[in-house]
Amino acid sequence: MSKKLKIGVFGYGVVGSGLAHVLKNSKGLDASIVKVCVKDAGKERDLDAQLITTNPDDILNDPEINVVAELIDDADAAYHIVKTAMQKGKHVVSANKKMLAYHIEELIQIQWQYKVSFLYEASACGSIPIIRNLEEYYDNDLLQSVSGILNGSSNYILTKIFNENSDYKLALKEAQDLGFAESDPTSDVGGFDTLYKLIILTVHGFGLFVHPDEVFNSGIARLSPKDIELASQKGYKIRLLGKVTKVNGNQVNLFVAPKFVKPAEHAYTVESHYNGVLIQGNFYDNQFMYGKGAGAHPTGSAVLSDITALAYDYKYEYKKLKYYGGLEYTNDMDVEIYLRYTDKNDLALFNFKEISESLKGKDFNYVIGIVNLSELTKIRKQIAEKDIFLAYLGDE
Ligand SMILES: NC(=O)C1=CN([C@@H]2O[C@H](COP(=O)(O)OP(=O)(O)OC[C@H]3O[C@@H](n4cnc5c(N)ncnc54)[C@H](OP(=O)(O)O)[C@@H]3O)[C@@H](O)[C@H]2O)C=CC1
Ligand SMILES: N[C@@H](CC=O)C(=O)O
Repeated sequence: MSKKLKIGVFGYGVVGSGLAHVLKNSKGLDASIVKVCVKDAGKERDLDAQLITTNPDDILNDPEINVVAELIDDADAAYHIVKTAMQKGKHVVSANKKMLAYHIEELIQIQWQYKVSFLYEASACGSIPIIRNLEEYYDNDLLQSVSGILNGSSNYILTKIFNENSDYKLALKEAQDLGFAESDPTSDVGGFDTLYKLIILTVHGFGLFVHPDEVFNSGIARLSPKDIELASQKGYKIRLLGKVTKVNGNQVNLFVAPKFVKPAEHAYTVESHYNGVLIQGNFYDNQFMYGKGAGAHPTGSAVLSDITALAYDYKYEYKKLKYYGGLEYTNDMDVEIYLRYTDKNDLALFNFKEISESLKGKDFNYVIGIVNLSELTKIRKQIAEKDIFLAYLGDE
């Protein structure tokens, strides 16, 4: 492509403005923002008013613009923008993990059809270059699992609760005010944001497209002081984990759940809005990537890194799609969980194969035992609606 990058940006919120700031401080790149499309033209912004539009066509139909940076908080609108931009021959960078989780397979096909680049490093783990590493370095079959803390907001909240005894709602409000949380923070605390990121990492790590609705996810919204007390008594912290693992040679398993984290585990050291990704493989064992997972500048710098990569015609090769071609998704896996419930009837929802510890008290009921992930997946919506907190007790 022409090395002069003329960028049309969709969205000037936390990430869009973060990109503008980091670009201003990046002297070596011949790139400039020539138009910014937002929803509300009346908002005050640190932008030349000439750049602002509310009409997507001002970017999509401008032949001078060769790069679209899609940084909006609406996954459906983003899907149409990204698709149209590529169909019009523009290279696209995006941070939209929800859009990617639901449409990545189709968008990859469109990218190939229209021979453009489509890069989205900022969509998974903020500033950590995890997608590029899965693409370039872990491009063989040694990789066994990718797991870790993929959501900055929930980690910020859990850190505040564990370290400072903060109130959950207050910590969530801070995560929102600091620009870490999604517009609908249910995505962060319900484990959906982690799930979307895990779906993307699964495409690049294992070459498999998994529909988000097929995967078990549970979050931290029902965390109670009793859960914190019990975890602390056992010497654990609680962190929200996403994990994808290759199992039985030709299958891949995914899930998202809070985890009781032991001091020796990598996730134990990850605090505030940082993310930490543990890459486990044959022969090299464990490798750990750590960095800021949310916020304007960490995310803006990941978007800038994608834009920089466009200057040398970088494209994801999706090597694992070609390499494996035959892995399949499974959620038939036994897992050890901690289950805290309020209504004693709710226990009947769960089919424990084994129970190693349980308590039925006046205001605290819990079970620790083994359940099958496929059964948890079937009842994940019921779990989310009830006063139930569930945590994974297996390895990270
Ligand atoms: N915040 C973070 O740390 C991270 C966010 N992301 C992802 O980046 C994306 C943006 O997030 P964030 O910046 O936090 O969100 P914000 O809510 O801060 O900003 C969203 C921006 O999108 C604009 N917008 C919304 N819908 C449209 C539309 N249809 N057309 C044009 N503009 C639109 C809004 O316009 P207006 O200003 O007029 O309201 C606003 O400028 C999301 O997909 C998010 O998941 C990814 C990694 C980290
Ligand atoms: N809401 C997300 C933002 C980055 O992806 C998070 O908290 O991690």
